[in-house]
Amino acid sequence: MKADNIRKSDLGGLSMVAANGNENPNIEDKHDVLRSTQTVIHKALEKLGYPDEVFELLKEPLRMMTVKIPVRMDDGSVKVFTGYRAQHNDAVGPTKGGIRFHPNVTEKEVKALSIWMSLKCGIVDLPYGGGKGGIVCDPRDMSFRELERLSRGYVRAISQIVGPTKDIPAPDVFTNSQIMAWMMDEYSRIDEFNSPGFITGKPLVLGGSHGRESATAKGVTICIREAAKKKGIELEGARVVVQGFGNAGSYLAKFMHDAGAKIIGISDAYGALHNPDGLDVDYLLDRRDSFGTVTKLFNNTITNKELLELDCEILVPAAIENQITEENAHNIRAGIVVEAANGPTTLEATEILTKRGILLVPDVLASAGGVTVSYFEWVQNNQGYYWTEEEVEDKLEKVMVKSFDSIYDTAETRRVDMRLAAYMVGVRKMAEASRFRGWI
Ligand SMILES: NC(=O)C1=CN([C@@H]2O[C@H](COP(=O)(O)OP(=O)(O)OC[C@H]3O[C@@H](n4cnc5c(N)ncnc54)[C@H](O)[C@@H]3O)[C@@H](O)[C@H]2O)C=CC1
Ligand SMILES: O=C(O)CCC(=O)C(=O)O
Repeated sequence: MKADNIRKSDLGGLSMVAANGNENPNIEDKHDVLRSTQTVIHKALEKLGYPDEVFELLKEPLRMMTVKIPVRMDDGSVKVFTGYRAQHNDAVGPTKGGIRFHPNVTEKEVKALSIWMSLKCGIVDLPYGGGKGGIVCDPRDMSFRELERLSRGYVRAISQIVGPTKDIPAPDVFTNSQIMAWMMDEYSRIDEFNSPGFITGKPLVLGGSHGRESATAKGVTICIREAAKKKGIELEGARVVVQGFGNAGSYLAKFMHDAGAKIIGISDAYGALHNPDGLDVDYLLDRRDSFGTVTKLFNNTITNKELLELDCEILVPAAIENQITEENAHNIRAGIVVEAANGPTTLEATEILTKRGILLVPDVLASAGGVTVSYFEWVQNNQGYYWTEEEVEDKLEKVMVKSFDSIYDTAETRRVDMRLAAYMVGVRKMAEASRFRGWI
């Protein structure tokens, strides 16, 4: 059966019936990131002429592990946390992707995040498939030692399916190099070998790579620069708004500030700051905490919703999913939206922004700098020979520019938006690898 004959029911009833069986999908269903990514994969495969079985293979992860992690809390009680690890497709190579610690982590979200990782790895041409992990927890309410016990417990729980040649985790929302270090240590104990290649985003002294901490933002900065050239926007003096002030958002604000742009708005989970004359980025960087929180220090804040609608040239969502929806897409005033976050714009909003002539650089391209330098870290760990920061930056620059160009050209020649173009580029390698392996 051809891709254009794929039944609507194969997409989980994307058009009419929600996953919960409702005829009228509620807002949560409409913003179901797994179903949205399946819709675009379906379209991409259709455009590329792949048969139905390719969609059947790629619409869900090959493997999904749910684990219970008992953790002794500091007060002596035991709390049992739920964790997930999804491995989307390992036809190309081991799976790769971050681990998220967040109270709103769900199984569906982790599945979608693993699919996005496969697409990213295809886009920047890494020898990986996509994986992703998550633990339902709020690290902001946990002590240092509780976090250590949770991180080690998670690795023990998933140890059978991960490893340097199977599935290689990394940081994501509310996880950092310290958590990667505990996880690497725990895995090394289980493996009875020092195994730096088990995980990336480690501290430099444990085999981390130069440039990994800032890599996601560096990749986004390169995409902004390339997109600005296409739109004839001068970066010097351009007004930039960044949602999220964590790993991705804070480095991004710094890089854009250093490039001469004016950062007029930033936000965190608690609110947003706005100054039309430009915020003092260095001061904010100095004052933010390890969870990317800074707005609590100020009284005159605005909301995240107001932030997204500020008048600016460049808008960078760098926090969480479903921030630009059909409700606010008409009010976005930026000329370019570059997605540092995974899944910040719904499909309806993508359509609205594209129709309005706003250039949207999608997550699977824009945020691929992180996994690219993670790959460099893994290569360095495997060969035991380490590169300078300049070498890493030079290689990242080449990868990102090439990937941006290939997706921009695909969008132009196939007359599709950048998101669909990115999916078309990203899905091809894993589809071909699955075919050569004889899976489809
Ligand atoms: N860290 C990495 O290497 C990569 C991260 N990403 C994506 O970038 C996004 C941000 O990740 P990181 O910067 O690593 O996380 P982080 O944990 O360092 O920072 C997250 C930021 O988002 C804010 N935030 C959380 N919930 C929010 C909400 N409901 N509304 C507004 N802001 C909120 C936090 O306050 C914080 O400022 C995520 O979508 C992540 O998946 C993508 C590629 C790689
Ligand atoms: O660095 C990595 O391996 C994965 C980063 C990640 O989780 C992401 O790109 O969403």
